[in-house]
Amino acid sequence: MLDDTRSEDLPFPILIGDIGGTNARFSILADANADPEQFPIVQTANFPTIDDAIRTIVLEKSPLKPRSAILAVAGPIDGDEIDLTNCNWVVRPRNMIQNLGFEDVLVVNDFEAQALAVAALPEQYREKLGASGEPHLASRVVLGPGTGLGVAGLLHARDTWFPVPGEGGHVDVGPRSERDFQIFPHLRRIEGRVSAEEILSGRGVVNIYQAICAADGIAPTLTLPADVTAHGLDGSNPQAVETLSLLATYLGRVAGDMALIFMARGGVYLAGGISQKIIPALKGPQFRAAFEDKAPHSELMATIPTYVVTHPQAALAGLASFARMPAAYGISMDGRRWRHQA
Ligand SMILES: Nc1ncnc2c1ncn2[C@@H]1O[C@H](COP(=O)(O)OP(=O)(O)OP(=O)(O)O)[C@@H](O)[C@H]1O
Repeated sequence: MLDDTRSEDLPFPILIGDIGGTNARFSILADANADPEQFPIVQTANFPTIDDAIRTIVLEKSPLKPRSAILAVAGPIDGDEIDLTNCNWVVRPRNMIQNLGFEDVLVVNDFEAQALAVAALPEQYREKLGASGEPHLASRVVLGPGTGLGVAGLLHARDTWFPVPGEGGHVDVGPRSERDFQIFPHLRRIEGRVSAEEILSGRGVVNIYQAICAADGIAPTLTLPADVTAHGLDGSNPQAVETLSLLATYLGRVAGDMALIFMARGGVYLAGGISQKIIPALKGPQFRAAFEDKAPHSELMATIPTYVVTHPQAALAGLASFARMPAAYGISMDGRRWRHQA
C-alpha cells in the first residue's frame, strides 16, 4: 500500500490537519478554489487516537467526504507508524485509509507546513520588525519558539518554493556581551551545552529568567513562561523585563545566523506560540540590533526584512496553498505518501 511514486495530485476534497503536541486543527478543502471549511480546535488529550478525533470532529459533522488527507505532524516521519512528539497519538496512514475512507494520505513535518505558510503569507498576516526594505523574491527562513524551537528554510529556485525542515533549533548559542558572560554560566544546559532551544522556547524563557536571578543573587518568584513575559511586558518585575530584552536579543542572534546560512534575502519569519505574544518586545531595538550584528555582513543583514507571522492558523493556511497548487512547491512525497490500492 505504501507508494513512493510522485505522480498525480491528491484528490479533492482534501482534509488538512496541523497536529501539534497540545492542539490539533483541521479543515477541508472542497476543491482548489474553495475557501477551507474550518472545524473547532481539538485538544489532543481529549481523544484517545487521531482517528477518533477526525471521525468525531470532522467526518461526523461535515457533509463533505474527504478523499485524501494532508497532515502536518511534530515528529519524525519514518515509517508506517508515526509517533508524535509531546502527545500520545500515533499516526497510522494505512489504518486511516482502511477505516476512515481516504484514498490518499500525505504526512509532512510541522515546520515544513510553517514554511509553506510563509511562502504564501498575505501581508495582513505579518507584522514587520525593524525598518529594512521589502523582501526580495528569494529564500526565506521561518523560526518558531513554542514548546520547542522549530526552524525551516524555504529555498526559492526554478519558480518553486522548496521547504527545508531541519533541526536548526538545536544549534549552539554562545555568550557575546559582558552581561551574557555573567548569565550564561547559570543557564540550564543539555549535555553540557546551551542549545538555541534551551533559551528560545517556553522553558527557555524560564531558563533565562532563573539565570538572571541567579547571576544577581535574587530569589526567583515566577515559574510559568507566560507569567515571565507578562511581567516583562508590563514592566512590573525587573528580572522579567531583562528576560524579555535578552530573549529578543538571543532570538535576533539566532534568526540572523539562520538568515546567513540560507542567504534569506526574502526575509526571516517568526512563527510559533510565543512570538505573537511578545511583539512589543520584539519591536524594541534589541532584536534587530542582534540580527544585524553579523560582521562582516552587517550591511547585508540590514537589508533583510524580519516579520512576526500573525496568522492564527498559519500551518493550515500553508497546507491549503500546497493542496491547491502542489506543483508550485518542492515537497518530496517519498516514504510519506500512502495510497489505497484497489
Ligand atoms: N505568553 C506567553 N509567553 C511565553 N511563553 C508562552 C506564552 N504562552 C505560551 N507560552 C509557552 O509556549 C509554549 C507553547 O507554544 P506553542 O503554542 O507554539 O505550542 P506548540 O508547541 O506549537 O504546540 P501546539 O501546536 O500543540 O499548540 C509553551 O511552552 C508555553 O508555556
